[in-house]
Amino acid sequence: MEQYFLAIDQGTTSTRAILFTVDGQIREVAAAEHRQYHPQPGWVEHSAEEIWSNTSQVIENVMTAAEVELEQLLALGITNQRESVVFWDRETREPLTPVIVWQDSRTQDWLDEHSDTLSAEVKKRSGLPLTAYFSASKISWLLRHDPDLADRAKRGEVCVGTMDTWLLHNLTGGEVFATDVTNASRTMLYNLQEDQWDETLCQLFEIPAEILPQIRPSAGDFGTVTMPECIAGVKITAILGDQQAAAFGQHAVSAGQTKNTYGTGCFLLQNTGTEIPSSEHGLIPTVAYQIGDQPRSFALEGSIAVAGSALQWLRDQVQLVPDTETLVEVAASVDDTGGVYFVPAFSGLYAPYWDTNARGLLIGMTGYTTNAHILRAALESTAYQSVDVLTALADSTGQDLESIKVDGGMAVNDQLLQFQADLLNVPVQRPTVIETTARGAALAAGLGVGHFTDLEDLAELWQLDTEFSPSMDPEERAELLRYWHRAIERTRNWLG
Ligand SMILES: Nc1ncnc2c1ncn2[C@@H]1O[C@H](COP(=O)(O)OP(=O)(O)O)[C@@H](O)[C@H]1O
Ligand SMILES: O=P(O)(O)OC[C@H](O)CO
Repeated sequence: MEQYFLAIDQGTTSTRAILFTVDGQIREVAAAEHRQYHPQPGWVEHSAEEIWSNTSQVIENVMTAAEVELEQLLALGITNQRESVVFWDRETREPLTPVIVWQDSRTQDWLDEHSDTLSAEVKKRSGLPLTAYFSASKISWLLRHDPDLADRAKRGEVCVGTMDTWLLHNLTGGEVFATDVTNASRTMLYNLQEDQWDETLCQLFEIPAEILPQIRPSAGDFGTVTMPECIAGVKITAILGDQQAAAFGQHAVSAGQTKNTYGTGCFLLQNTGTEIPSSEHGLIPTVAYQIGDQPRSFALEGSIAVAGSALQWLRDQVQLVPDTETLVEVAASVDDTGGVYFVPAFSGLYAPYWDTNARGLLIGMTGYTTNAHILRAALESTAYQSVDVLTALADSTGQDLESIKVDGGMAVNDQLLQFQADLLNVPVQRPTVIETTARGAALAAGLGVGHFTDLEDLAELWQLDTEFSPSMDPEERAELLRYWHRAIERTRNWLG
């Protein structure tokens, strides 16, 4: 009887349930997209109800399609878009607010006004720069804008959490209200040294600590599923934020190993071992994973807000092309961008610039420019942004990279990965399974349930699909990057 792990990957645009064989190969996938709400400029919301109902649905769909019996399922792992938060009723589990999504920048002005009191404390305690990206100011905003919610929060009648916690509480029928260390480390309320919610930060953001979930290791006991019924009784044995899960799925689990995930945004993580890292170059210290009661493993992260979403924007809002397939074809029809640069600073610039006042820019057009040049520039912008993050990484660690493992929805694009290798002058390795986020959650669940004994068991499961070797002339590389940085400079502090 074949055995499986089930992973739920609750992402920014969709929710997937993926059934993995115990050697980390995909057996069956079911996915459902959820709506993106933009009620005001800079605001991004999801419906928690829709996310939970999609989650139940994709679980049912994957189980039906695979014709797998319940006893074949060894464990369930959850991975999720990080930082996005929602409030719900502790008893009924009815959502009380929309999900405020990580990309939402509505709280930036408030943070800027309070930066004198907040900035140093936040950096010292959570390791994070003061930006609207992380959860704390979003939770605080929801409480400040709803007095009834704030009163109920003081009485401990409500719960707040990231998507892992929302799903876990529902999957366990209200039994388990918990998150894991990786998700906690993205809230800006977690003390990185002390490995617990930070009282001072909770006070500064006026968030009662009682409404926050319990923090647990990433692989371990998260209770048992009660619904959906088709998987009732299955143990939940892993939770990881999606970028940490991708690093785990890429087996980037010991110091120096690095992955870059190209999805809606783009997120580079380098494992730094069991010491808390720091960066003077705009990268974020974050928890990479924790297996049971073993010491936590850390990473430096370079977060890029807009990657694949720039392509979606050109497709859906600018309507340059009808679908992604055409977009990829048209972008590949030209050999270069004809001097066009596209900086998709739609939510400001994240790492390594952390400039909330930057805005998007398209520059270098002439009468020769076609839609193909613009599409190609949008595709290449992800590679340029990744170079900036990797430069910051090398500056932070004093070490050059030998190679980088890549994954995510955009990593199917050979043109992008070749350009990335050329710009970085480092080999880019794509594994056979690029759904590494879900894979990481599945394999961590395998550790949590005791199917694997340690990380060594997982090393041999990673398989190379294609290695892209750098082949660009150094002078050409330098010239391309020089113009990219001139474009970046022109976006900086646009609103300031
Ligand atoms: N062939 C392709 N080339 C480049 N980008 C692509 C391609 N196919 C999909 N994408 C981009 O990949 C992104 C989706 O990646 P995915 O990892 O599924 O996203 P997420 O998990 O962040 O929701 C979309 O933004 C889409 O524009
Ligand atoms: O859902 P993704 O893949 O876009 O990832 C979102 C990140 O977790 C945000 O920090």
